[in-house]
Amino acid sequence: MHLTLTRPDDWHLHLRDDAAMAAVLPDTCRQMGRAIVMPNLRPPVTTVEAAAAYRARILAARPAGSRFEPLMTLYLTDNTSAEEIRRARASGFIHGVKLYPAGATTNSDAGVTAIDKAMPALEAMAESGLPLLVHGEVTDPDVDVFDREAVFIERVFEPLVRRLPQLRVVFEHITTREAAEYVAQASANVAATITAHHLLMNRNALFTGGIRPHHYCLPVLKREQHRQALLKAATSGSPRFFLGTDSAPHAQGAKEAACGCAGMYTAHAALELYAEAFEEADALDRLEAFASFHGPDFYGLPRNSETVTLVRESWPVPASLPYGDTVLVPLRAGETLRWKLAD
Ligand SMILES: NC(=O)N[C@@H](CC(=O)O)C(=O)O
Ligand SMILES: [Zn+2]
Ligand SMILES: [Zn+2]
Repeated sequence: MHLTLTRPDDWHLHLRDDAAMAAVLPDTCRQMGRAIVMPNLRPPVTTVEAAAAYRARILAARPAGSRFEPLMTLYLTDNTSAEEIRRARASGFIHGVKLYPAGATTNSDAGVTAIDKAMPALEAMAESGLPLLVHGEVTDPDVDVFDREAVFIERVFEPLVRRLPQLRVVFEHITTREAAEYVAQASANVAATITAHHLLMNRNALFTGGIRPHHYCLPVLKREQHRQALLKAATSGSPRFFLGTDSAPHAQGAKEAACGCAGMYTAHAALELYAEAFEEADALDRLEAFASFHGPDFYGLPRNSETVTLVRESWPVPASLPYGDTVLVPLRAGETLRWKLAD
């Protein structure tokens, strides 16, 4: 049994930099035509100039013969100017601007402290059509960690969309029924990415037989009812939902620690993991639109013309993968996957 589909793109990806990037980039190049590359480096990618340099490093690190295209993003800060946004739009290689509420996730310290401070940039984005990509969690420590996404919708997302209705917004890596339902009924300027891991796991996976640091990411895994709502959204056929792995590599030691980093590595088997989720929902026929059509349509880019083929063939995921001068532990390490991308 096999499944051929238009080559997908990854609309939310962390590639890191230098040797770490060189280690993980081939996994994405094998699967994806393009990827929206997250700007949360140290220091963050806050200018068109820095994004151009980062893009050049990615292009130089591609395996020989790869035509993978990185779609760059800017990291929004309290000080991002309207002028920088206009330069980004004119660059042709920057496709979005990322809003990290300050302190919400990995390398978000330079993020936005109050939406009002980012208004000049946001207004310029609404005018120019450059999408805003949102890590949608409040950082208020009084809000329960499992509620931070749902509260973000009320406190930040809805007010922003009401204030700037022309702004194109992607609610990244949604994890709750509230977010799925909100996006499904929102205006056509609003879309969402959904990761494979949030389609495959609920929060029990954080504690199976002991604490599982490799299942910790942000937004954190939620209850089963939320996973079911995400599966429903992803397989609904709605153009508002598309593939974004949020593959977020961290060294093994940084995750297996007293204070472990947030992020799961899924780029080694991205499409295989999504296929598993869509198969569970008996919706393999909906995978192509989610993985390969809705993203480029929202971003105003052409769909890919090549195809890829998935075969129903088991293969073992290595216990670890090289990561610069260290290793990382990929999702499903040491286990068997039932779908395999054909070479
Ligand atoms: N998803 C994560 O848990 N981590 C991401 C940051 C992010 O996307 O929030 C990372 O950069 O490691
Ligand atoms: Zn995030
Ligand atoms: Zn991310």
